[in-house]
Amino acid sequence: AAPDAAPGQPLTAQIERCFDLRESRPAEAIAIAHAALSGTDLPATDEIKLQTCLARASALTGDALTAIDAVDRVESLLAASPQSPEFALRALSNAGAALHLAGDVPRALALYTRAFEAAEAGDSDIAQIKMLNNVGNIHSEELEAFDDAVRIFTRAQAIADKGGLSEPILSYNQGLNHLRAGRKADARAAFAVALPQAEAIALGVVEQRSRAELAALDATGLEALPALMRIADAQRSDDPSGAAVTLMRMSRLALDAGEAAQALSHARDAVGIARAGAFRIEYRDAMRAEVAALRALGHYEAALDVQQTLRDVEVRALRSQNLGTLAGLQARLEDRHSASELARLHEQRRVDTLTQQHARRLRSAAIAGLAILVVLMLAFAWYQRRVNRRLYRLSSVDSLTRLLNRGAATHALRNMSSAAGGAARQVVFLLDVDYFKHSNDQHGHSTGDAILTEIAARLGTCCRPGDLVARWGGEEFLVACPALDLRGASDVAERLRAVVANTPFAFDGGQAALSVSIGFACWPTAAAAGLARKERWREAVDLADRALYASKRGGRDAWTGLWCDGDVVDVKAVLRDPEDAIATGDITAVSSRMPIQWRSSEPGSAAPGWQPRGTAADGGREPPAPR
Ligand SMILES: Nc1nc2c(ncn2[C@@H]2O[C@H](COP(=O)(O)OP(=O)(O)OP(=O)(O)O)[C@@H](O)[C@H]2O)c(=O)[nH]1
Repeated sequence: AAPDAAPGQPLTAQIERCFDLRESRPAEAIAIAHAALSGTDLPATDEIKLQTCLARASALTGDALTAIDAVDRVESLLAASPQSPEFALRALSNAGAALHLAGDVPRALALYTRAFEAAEAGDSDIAQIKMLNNVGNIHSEELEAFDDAVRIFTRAQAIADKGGLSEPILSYNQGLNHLRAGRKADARAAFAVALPQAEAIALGVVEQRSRAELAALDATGLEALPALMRIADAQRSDDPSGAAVTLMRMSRLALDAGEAAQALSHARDAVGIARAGAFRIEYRDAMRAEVAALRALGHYEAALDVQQTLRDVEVRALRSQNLGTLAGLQARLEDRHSASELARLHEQRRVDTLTQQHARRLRSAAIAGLAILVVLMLAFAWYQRRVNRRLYRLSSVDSLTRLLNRGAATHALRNMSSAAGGAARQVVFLLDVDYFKHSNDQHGHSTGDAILTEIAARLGTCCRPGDLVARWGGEEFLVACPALDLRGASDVAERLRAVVANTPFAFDGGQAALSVSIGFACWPTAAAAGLARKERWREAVDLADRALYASKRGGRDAWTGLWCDGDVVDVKAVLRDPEDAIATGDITAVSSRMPIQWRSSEPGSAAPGWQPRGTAADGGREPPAPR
């Protein structure tokens, strides 16, 4: 049917018509609202009114999306053009009711709360009570926050009492709240308050409802059902949602009395009324009553079907409720998601940075550790070398004269490189201080030490860099030169002799004239000699010792040399009888003091008084000649 208020009618008439029809003929109200809203340059107040009407009517027809859109528009208009508290209160209250009906409970609650604030600002007790009543209902019906609901209704009641207002609806709703919470006695008390109040002000709806509730609460068995049916019938026209509630109470009573079929009948009656009136809560509760009755009857399939419908209704309600908040929810979720993603990335970056720092520190520590280790190892190697050198020096150097000792000299002789070719040979000189025992006796042992040190120094002055100068024994020295011919060897021998004999030795309290006796020999004595290559120097030392003995025999302060030119020398034979070897030309002898005294003065001995050094005392030597 065409709406009564055509677009051509004045706007105020259209608005009024919309509000008139919104409950009874919501579809028409919607058409009027759309037509009026299509006009241009609508004043904000008029558009707000039309949108609230549209919201309410749309919610009643089950068009939750249009209802929510209309409420969105109302909110943005209120924000853009602030209105008086009274106007805001009406707009918010209507918008909240529309959303409540559409099932967007949280937003309805928010709008009611704002409406309550507007009522407070406008100092309107009735409006405050109405809003608190709505808020209390939501807490009780939707949120099952029964204790909160009790507090809210009590607060509303206090405002009413203070203003001297009679509001039986508050007690009635409080009673319903107690009933939902299972507190039957409290519920009964509340309904008992509501009933006379409603009667007193002739508020038929609340009166009937309270009466029905009290009858249901007081009933035992089925006896209350006729009375309740009368109430329900009376409610059908004036208060269809109340009729649905009464029929549900009857259904419960019948079920409790074991009359499941009757219970089902009342429940279905209630479902029909609630569905027709789009009473969301009553529809939901009536279907629950129907499911209970069907179960009691054993009609499980049918119970499941109703349960499924109930579920669909609730899902639809939830969905429409969610639609309003979906965008915000989505944004919040995305926000939260991106925030957590961001936090995760931050954390990851922090962990990466820490890991890198840690790795860098570890690397630096490892490099530093390695460097320290290398330095320590180098230092240790250097220290070890120093220690070894020192040990070697200690073990190879004579502590008194600072010359190589006998062990080190032996090692050096073994490794002395071969003489150059031609007549050149490696030559070893053995030197023995003459009458040193006497010198010790005369000047003291420490002076003897000093003299030995001085002799060592003087011998060094006669040698070239590659020569070896060593302390061979107590007062014996050894000099070895790598390449000398006989003439050169004789010159060295003479220099060695002269450097000791030509300059007296000065010491505290006097001086002493000393001399050395020298014997020298060359090696290798023969290529085919049986000794290992590195041991051939020993033959030369024996021959030099033999020559030294001759120097001593000859009167000391002299040198004697044995020189092998030929290939084969029987060293032992030479040692035994040098004169014979010389006579046969096997060996050449030279001396600073001729003739050479090879033999001892004692007759009958091949080499009397002579034994190689280190084997026995030189018993054949003459007694010292004091100087
Ligand atoms: N002060 C001192 N005396 C030493 C050292 N080594 C050996 N002597 C002494 O040198 C003396 C060597 O004496 P002998 O072997 O009898 O020979 P000599 O007195 O030199 O007589 P000839 O060798 O026959 O000329 C001994 O009295 C040793 O004690 C030393 O390091 N310091």
